[in-house]
Amino acid sequence: MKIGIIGAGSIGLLFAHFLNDHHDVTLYCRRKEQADAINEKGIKLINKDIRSVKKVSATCSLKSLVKEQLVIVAVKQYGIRAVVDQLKNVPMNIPLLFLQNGMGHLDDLKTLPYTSIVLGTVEHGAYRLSDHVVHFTGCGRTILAMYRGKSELSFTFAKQLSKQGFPFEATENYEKMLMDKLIVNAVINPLTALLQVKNGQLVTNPYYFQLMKSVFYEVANVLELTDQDDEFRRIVSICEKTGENYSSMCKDVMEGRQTEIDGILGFLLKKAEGKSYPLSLLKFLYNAVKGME
Ligand SMILES: NC(=O)C1=CN([C@@H]2O[C@H](COP(=O)(O)OP(=O)(O)OC[C@H]3O[C@@H](n4cnc5c(N)ncnc54)[C@H](OP(=O)(O)O)[C@@H]3O)[C@@H](O)[C@H]2O)C=CC1
Ligand SMILES: CC(C)(CO)C(=O)C(=O)O
Repeated sequence: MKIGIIGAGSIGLLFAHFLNDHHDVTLYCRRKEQADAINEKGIKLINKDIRSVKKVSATCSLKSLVKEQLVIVAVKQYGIRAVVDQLKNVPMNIPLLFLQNGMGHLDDLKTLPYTSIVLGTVEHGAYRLSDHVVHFTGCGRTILAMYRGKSELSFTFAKQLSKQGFPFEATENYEKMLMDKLIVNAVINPLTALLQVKNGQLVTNPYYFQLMKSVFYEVANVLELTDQDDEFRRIVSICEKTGENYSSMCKDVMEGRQTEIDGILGFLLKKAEGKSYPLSLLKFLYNAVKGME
C-alpha cells in the first residue's frame, strides 16, 4: 500500500519505521529541516540495546497526498484542526486513520466529508529523541475501529498493517475502544503530570495510590461504569506494565509543551455538565494542568 503519515513526532516516526518494511511510506513533516534529516539519515529506532535505521521518504509538500491509499494522521489532538484544513485536496474516497488519545478529536471529524474514517488507539510507547531518532519505550498493539465507512475495512487494514513485533487488531465499536483508553489516560496522565512521577509510582506510593483511586471513582461516576473493580484493576495493571514510563502528559509538561488535557479531562467535564456527579478532583486536575501549560 502507498501510505502517507502526517506528523513526524514520536508516533509518526515509529509507525513509518515499522510500516515501511511492507508498504511504501511517505512522512509528511511540518518542518523542512526535519524532512531533510529523515531523507538524509533515515529513521533510527532505538529499542533496548537494538538500533535499526530504515530509509523512509519525507516531505513538507502535501502534493503527493493525492496518491496515497491510506493517510495516517499522527499529530496531537489539538493539531487536528490545522491538518483537516490541509486535507482539502485529498480525494474523498481515500481512507483516513486518526491515532489520537482522548475523545476531543471526534468533534473535528463529524464534519469531515471523507467516506472512510478509521480511528485507532495506540498502546505502544514511543518518544522522539531528535528529528530522525525515536525511542521505542514499550511494545503493545494498535487497535482499529471504523468511525465512518464499511466496518470490515478496519479488519482488512489490521491484517495488512500487522507485522511481527508491531501488531494491529480491529474491533467493531469505536466508542468503547476510545472510552477504554480515555479512562486510563484520565486517571494516569493528569496525576503523573502534576506529581511529576513515573506511572509505576502511582501504585507503589500508598499516598499516590489513594489519590489515583479517588480520581478513578470520579471518572467511573461520570462514565457510569458498572464494572468498577475490574476497570480499576486494569488501570493498576497498566501502571505496573508501564511503570518506568513517564506518561505523555507528564513529558509534555516537563518539556513545556501543550498537553492533551482538553481532549481527556475537558471531554469528561463537558460530559458531566448539568449532572450532579462529584467532580472536585477532576476540576482540580484540569485546572492544575491548564495552569502548568
Ligand atoms: N508517544 C506515545 O507513546 C503515544 C502517543 N499517542 C497519541 O498519538 C498522538 C501523537 O502523539 P506523539 O507522536 O507522541 O506527538 P508528538 O508531539 O511527538 O508529535 C506530533 C507531531 O505532529 C507534527 N505536526 C503538528 N501539526 C502538524 C501539521 N499541521 N502538519 C504536519 N505535522 C504536524 C509535529 O511537528 P513538529 O515536530 O514540527 O512540532 C510533531 O512532529 C497523540 O494524540 C498521542 O496522544 C498514543 C499512545 C502513545
Ligand atoms: C498508557 C499511558 C498512560 C502510558 O504512559 C499513555 O497512554 C500515555 O502516556 O499517554
